[in-house]
Amino acid sequence: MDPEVFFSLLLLIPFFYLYFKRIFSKNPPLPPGPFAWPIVGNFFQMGRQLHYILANLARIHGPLMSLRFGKQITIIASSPDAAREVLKTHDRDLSGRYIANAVPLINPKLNFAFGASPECNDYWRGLRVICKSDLFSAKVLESQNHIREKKVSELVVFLGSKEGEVVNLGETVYVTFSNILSNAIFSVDFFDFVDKGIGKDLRKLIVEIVELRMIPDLSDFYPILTRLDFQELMRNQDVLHKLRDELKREIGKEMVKESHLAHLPYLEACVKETLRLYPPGPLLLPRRALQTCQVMGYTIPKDSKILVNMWAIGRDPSIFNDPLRFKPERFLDSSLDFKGTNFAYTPFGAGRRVCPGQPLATKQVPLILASLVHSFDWFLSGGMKSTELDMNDHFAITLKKKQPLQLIPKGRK
Ligand code: HEM
Repeated sequence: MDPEVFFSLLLLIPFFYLYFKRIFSKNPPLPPGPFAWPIVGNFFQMGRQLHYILANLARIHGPLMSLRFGKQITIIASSPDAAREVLKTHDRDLSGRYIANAVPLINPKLNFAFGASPECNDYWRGLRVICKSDLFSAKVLESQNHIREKKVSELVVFLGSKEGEVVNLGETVYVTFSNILSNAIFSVDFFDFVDKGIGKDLRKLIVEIVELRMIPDLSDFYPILTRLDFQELMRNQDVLHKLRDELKREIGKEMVKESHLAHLPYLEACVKETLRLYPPGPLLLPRRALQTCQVMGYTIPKDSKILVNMWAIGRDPSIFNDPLRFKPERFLDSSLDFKGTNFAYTPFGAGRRVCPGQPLATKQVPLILASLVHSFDWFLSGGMKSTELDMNDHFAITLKKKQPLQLIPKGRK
């Protein structure tokens, strides 16, 4: 045989192998997805706005979709049914954490970080028990409400001293969130408002890690919280007024306390609506298939990376009426909560790897938001109008605003 023909046939062998393997395999196929090029796979279809790109692809390929990047298969769930299959029905098989290969190379210790624990092993289980019983149980949180109230009143005093000046709200609130946690665990402030606290270097490290798109450690979740700002409230002045009315009615001129929160349904609805439109983890945290399993009639091979596009689900018009509008009222008569049992709304994830910090987050986020709205009038810097606010996102592990919210506080009488 002519050597050229021989070598051409030799090159075709891998393609025939893959073709026949697929035809004769007893397993159902992979979930559908866009055409993947040899070696690079779907790499060139991706981009910085991953949550957005994946939502568009899911419209074409369906709620359970597969992508390829070299050897790596990535599965994306983009509907409540698909999310339920991943987070509940197949929770055990899909409960690994996907760790990018670069992570242990940059810092091997990161592989042992809590959220990055590759499997639900004894080490991980021990940390979850500490979270559940020693850090975030209802009893412990109740016993620490004075810490949260004190830290929030320090925030209010600091902002009062900045009256008339431009403040980066995310950065400032970050200090309060961090100190609430550091005081609960170590009885000490990690940060101060002028960036000279003992945690100054830790803060830089956290930002670097998040920017590198690594799996975050427990403390890396602080930045998530700072993005829960009230940008939408500034754009929707009618919502802001309704919230103020509720606070005035229930609290009068007092400082907001945690005991008030149960009587502030509109505040709770505002927090829920913010997390629907801007879930800080738009694709939750990447999971990994611990073994091959079959989901919705498709095969998910072992070691696939699994993403749940909570951002897309929160903006699906078949689930939420007028989904792009910031309308807290939709949560007033709704049974949707943060428990992770309704897969149309699970900003804290669900199943074994559900966010352990949720009980703390759902106390401190409304407390801070209410205090900021109740204690100050807020003005945009440079005479900007609220309709001119840049609402674009920047996606690392967490969803951030591309332009941080810069506001000028003025104390309310
Ligand atoms: C608004 C605030 C927060 C949001 C929206 C949020 C969201 C999430 C999400 C979506 C996950 C992944 C869940 C999954 O894979 O199903 C997660 C995991 C996690 N969160 Fe949060 N989180 C918040 C606050 C916190 C806080 C305050 C802490 C701790 C102080 C925390 C600690 C963690 C940890 C350690 C994990 C990894 C759990 C594991 O892999 O077992 N989070 N969070």
